Amino acid sequence: MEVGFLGLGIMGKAMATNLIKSGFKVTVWNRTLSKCNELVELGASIGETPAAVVKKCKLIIAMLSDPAATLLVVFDKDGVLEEICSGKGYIDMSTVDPETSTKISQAITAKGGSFLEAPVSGSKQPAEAGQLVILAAGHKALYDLAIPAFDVMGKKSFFLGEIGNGAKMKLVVNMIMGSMMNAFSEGLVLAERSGLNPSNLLDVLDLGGIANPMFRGKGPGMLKGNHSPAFPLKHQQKDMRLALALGDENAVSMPVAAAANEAFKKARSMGLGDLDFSAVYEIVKMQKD
Ligand SMILES: NC(=O)C1=CN([C@@H]2O[C@H](COP(=O)(O)OP(=O)(O)OC[C@H]3O[C@@H](n4cnc5c(N)ncnc54)[C@H](OP(=O)(O)O)[C@@H]3O)[C@@H](O)[C@H]2O)C=CC1
Ligand SMILES: O=CC(=O)O
Repeated sequence: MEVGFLGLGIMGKAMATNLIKSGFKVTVWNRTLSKCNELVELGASIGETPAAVVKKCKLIIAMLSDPAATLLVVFDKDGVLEEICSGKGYIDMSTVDPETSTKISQAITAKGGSFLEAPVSGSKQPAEAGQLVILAAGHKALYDLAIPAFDVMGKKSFFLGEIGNGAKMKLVVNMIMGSMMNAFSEGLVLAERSGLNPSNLLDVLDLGGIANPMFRGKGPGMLKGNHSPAFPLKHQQKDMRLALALGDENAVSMPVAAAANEAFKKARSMGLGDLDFSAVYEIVKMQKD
């Protein structure tokens, strides 16, 4: 089956590459079209617009930055909606809020197409290794059809029921992750300022009950000031904002997440949005005596 892929950022490039390497025929599109060239060298074709990709393919996957981008790619001129029709399935794997996903789902299904939201947990390295966790919801028949592609991109897929549930699950997970990153950053700074060696803290954490791949993977780089982007901080702040809105809607008080969001906002305002979300550590470190 010919698969269309819209969005070749950090995640999309890795996911589309794995599809091509596993034998899928893939047609790609990216807003900055030059980013398609690397994929073409691996065997992909280029679609000049999202509509052109949808016209050519029965299954189309999107991996875009945020709600604004996902809505533009569907509803704008030369967008997905112009060519979507019965017999075609659209899968949005971007992290967005349930409202955005619902809006897209309604528009796609009104034109006879089928829709699945399928955000992922796992960053650049899991995307490259085909080890993502896929959080799908929506049209079950489309989910079943997409399983061979999901099996290439991920290590486990969940079908979570109605549209919105995939988005909500992803936002809850990333709300926890963003809060953890802030607590971790504060711990590293507290260790150093109180006279401890923060590298020793990493070793101690890794042997105890709160050991986890994020602390293990990011800690040593953070101490060296290396925040080359795997998960851009601007996207983590977007996820905190969307998770807090979900908290508002459900009357769930989340003071820890709200404080973490403020730190990410401050980091963005200081120009750190394109660095990895671990760069929030630099904001905590900037505090003086
Ligand atoms: N990186 C990570 O670790 C993870 C990211 N995610 C989520 O996956 C999604 C993609 O993340 P990631 O690949 O890191 O992000 P990147 O910032 O690397 O890529 C974003 C993509 O969206 C495109 N885009 C942005 N704005 C627009 C627009 N207005 N119109 C059309 N296309 C647009 C970009 O195009 P262009 O190249 O032209 O800028 C690019 O293809 C996000 O929702 C993120 O939250 C989920 C799990 C992990
Ligand atoms: O959304 C980011 C991730 O690491 O998952």
